[in-house]
Amino acid sequence: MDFRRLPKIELHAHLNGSLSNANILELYFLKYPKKDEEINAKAYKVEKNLKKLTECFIKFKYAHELTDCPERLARATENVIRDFSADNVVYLELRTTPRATEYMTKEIYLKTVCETIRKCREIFPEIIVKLLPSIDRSYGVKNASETIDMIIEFRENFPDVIVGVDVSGNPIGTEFRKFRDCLQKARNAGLKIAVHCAETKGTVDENMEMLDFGMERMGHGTFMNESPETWNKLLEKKIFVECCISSNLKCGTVVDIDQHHIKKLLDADHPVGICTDDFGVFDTNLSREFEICSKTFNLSSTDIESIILTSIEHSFATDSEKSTLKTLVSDFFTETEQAENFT
Ligand SMILES: CNc1ncnc2c1ncn2[C@@H]1O[C@H](COP(=O)(O)O)[C@@H](O)[C@H]1O
Ligand SMILES: [Zn+2]
Repeated sequence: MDFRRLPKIELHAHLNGSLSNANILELYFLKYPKKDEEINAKAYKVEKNLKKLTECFIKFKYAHELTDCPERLARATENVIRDFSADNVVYLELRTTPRATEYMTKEIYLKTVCETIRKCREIFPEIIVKLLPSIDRSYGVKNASETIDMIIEFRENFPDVIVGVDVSGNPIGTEFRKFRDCLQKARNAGLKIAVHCAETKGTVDENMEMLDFGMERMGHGTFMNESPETWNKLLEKKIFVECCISSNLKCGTVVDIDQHHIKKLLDADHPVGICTDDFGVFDTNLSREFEICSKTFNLSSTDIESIILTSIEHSFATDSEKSTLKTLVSDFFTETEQAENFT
């Protein structure tokens, strides 16, 4: 199967982690037009061989330094949407953490991304893009609470763009339970919730708290099977898991691809999707993630179709968008099957 031709759904992609090297270089020269030292520019390029989850949080700082004003943030967003569209992603839920910088407030950050997403509908009509503003756990509860209030307010003006909230950031050293109240506020306001869960080992209590709180979708869920209680509760609650294979391998949270939890989840007939997380940092794209997964676990074309249709079902798209996307994907598989039968 030609995975590039496959119409794909991306439900877990962080904006600043999805800057390709070309995008990073373009932003670098926009920020430092007078500096033509290639060495400096290269230093911004993302190294491919990360070893630990904590190392990748250092990498985001490079991107953050370049997306610190509305102009470059808009350019970065447009480039990321272009890259996903070029990979034949037909529906994208982008996530990003609104941050105040020397050149903009958190409000301007969010407004810039929302407006760029709208503008891109004309430039890249083949892809539908929505936004999940993120809460970075490492920024603390006060910041999270302010961000949630801002997101709720912004959704009034951007109901076609903002569909939910993501909880991410370095999980080490922060407690999920402290964020529950503000997340509940987001939920009461009708926002969908996606939470990064069980990315590191030894967080069984927190995983249980997250499952009890509930969420529409879970990012990673790598160590959910560390305890039978959390594993069974996950299956019982049927929470869709956004699986990011290269991300987990490169962060060292999954050591061997054969052992990736997506296999166990698929065997349990649990809803999962295939996602990139940070394709710039992990040097991948969604087509490649499908190819890796399909080859490793010997997935049939029916399995792949079902993974994509499940992603559509669990996306935060409107009912009419879901139905259009499902038709597009089903037609692709019918046509591919027919073409293959004739050859
Ligand atoms: C690898 N696993 C991960 N685990 C947790 N959080 C992650 C992440 N990958 C990315 N992020 C979150 O996304 C931010 C970068 O994009 P934005 O600046 O928001 O667009 C990171 O700073 C981190 O908070
Ligand atoms: Zn993530």
